[in-house]
Amino acid sequence: MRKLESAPHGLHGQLEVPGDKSISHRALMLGAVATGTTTIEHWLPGADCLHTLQALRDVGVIIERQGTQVTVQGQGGAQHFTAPTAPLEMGNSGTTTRLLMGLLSGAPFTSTLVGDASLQQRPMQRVTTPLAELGVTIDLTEAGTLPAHVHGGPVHGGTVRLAVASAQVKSAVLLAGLTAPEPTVVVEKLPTRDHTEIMLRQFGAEVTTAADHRTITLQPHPQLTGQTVVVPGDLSSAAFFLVAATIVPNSEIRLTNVNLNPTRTGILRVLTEMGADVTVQPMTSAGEPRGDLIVRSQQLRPIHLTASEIPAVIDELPLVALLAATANGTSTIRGAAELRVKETDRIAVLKTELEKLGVTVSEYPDGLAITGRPEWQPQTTQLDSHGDHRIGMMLAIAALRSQTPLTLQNESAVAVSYPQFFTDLEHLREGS
Ligand SMILES: O=C(O)C1=C[C@@H](OP(=O)(O)O)[C@@H](O)[C@H](O)C1
Ligand SMILES: C=C(OP(=O)(O)O)C(=O)O
Repeated sequence: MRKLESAPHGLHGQLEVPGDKSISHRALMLGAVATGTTTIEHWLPGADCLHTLQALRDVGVIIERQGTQVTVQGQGGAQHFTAPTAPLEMGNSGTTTRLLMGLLSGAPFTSTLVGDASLQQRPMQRVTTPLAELGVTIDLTEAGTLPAHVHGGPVHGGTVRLAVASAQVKSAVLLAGLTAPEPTVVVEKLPTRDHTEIMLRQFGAEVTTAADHRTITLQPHPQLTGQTVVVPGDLSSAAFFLVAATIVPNSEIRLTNVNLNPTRTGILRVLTEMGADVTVQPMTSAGEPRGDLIVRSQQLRPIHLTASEIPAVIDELPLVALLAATANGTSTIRGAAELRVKETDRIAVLKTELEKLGVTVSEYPDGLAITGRPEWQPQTTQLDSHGDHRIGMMLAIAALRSQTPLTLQNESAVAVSYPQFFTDLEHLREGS
């Protein structure tokens, strides 16, 4: 259990957040199937990415890591991976699991994927159904969950229409398509984060995205060549401090070198629409856009989010709920049923934890309505991450403006995506 700090003098100073989680996973995977060496800088050493790293080592990929610098010796394709001697451990990571199902489709052996109690509850048919359309067989439990047995072998191309808006599923299909002799076409329901497409292009693949942003085509037999990947800061991690500096009075902070890929910047649009004071200073860079963010505290107005806006802010919805809890009036988040199948049922958990703070919350099957108030009246002092990293960090940010001392149970979950979160938060708290 951790005692949470308040920030009566606000947050101040400058910070570079750790590398982007989505990009860190992908750099390892593309490095593993490319020809030659890939060097990754500012890689995220979070538990999820460490599971990707270990799983790739377990199929014979040589990877060296010193802190945030990683070197991957490419195998020249999943066909050259070697069979693991034990089940591959996915830990808590949905991205590791779903992307590896795609990558391992082209390997010449069967691999078994296992995960922790949370991951074992999460739906996997969303990946196995589209991969089956490319000729891949993956066995799951009757409930459609882990453990998964991925029967690697020949993969064929084709056009796959996805039933859920998920970058993980899109990426799994594209990674499977790397060994197909025909083009692979993915049609998404809504545009989702496009880090896989950007990085495939960087490694030498021919990937085109149609004007609708939903139809992606991978040409067969790409010659992937090892690259240097400089991972930008994770906007999903920066978002905790963007929100903190907005809702804690007398704050002003600068976050440097943050990823500003437009498929991820929903939280910036939400903040702007709610009346926050955020300045974006873009940098010129090839590939993934990046820049600095400056934010000062501000009183907010409510917001109403609907389905088409959800993918670009999916992992920040716990923070949107917190912003709403401070705004003047009732906000709604709808079309976000995906929240129910993340590390926890984030809709149910947000209601439980925000109600503990004295905030009025109602639940929909696909979202929440939250009525903000300038001062909360906590009903208890004990908050709980429920083992979900993003819930734990959001609650630590909420505590910054609490008048009542609060504690957090299951705080170690933050290591999944942001091991140094509490140190970085302290840096900004002491910056005043
Ligand atoms: O592709 C990725 O790296 C991710 C995609 C998102 O999941 P879905 O694509 O399943 O929504 C997101 O929630 C997750 O944290 C990372
Ligand atoms: C949903 C998340 O990750 P994953 O699906 O990789 O477990 C997340 O980081 O919020």
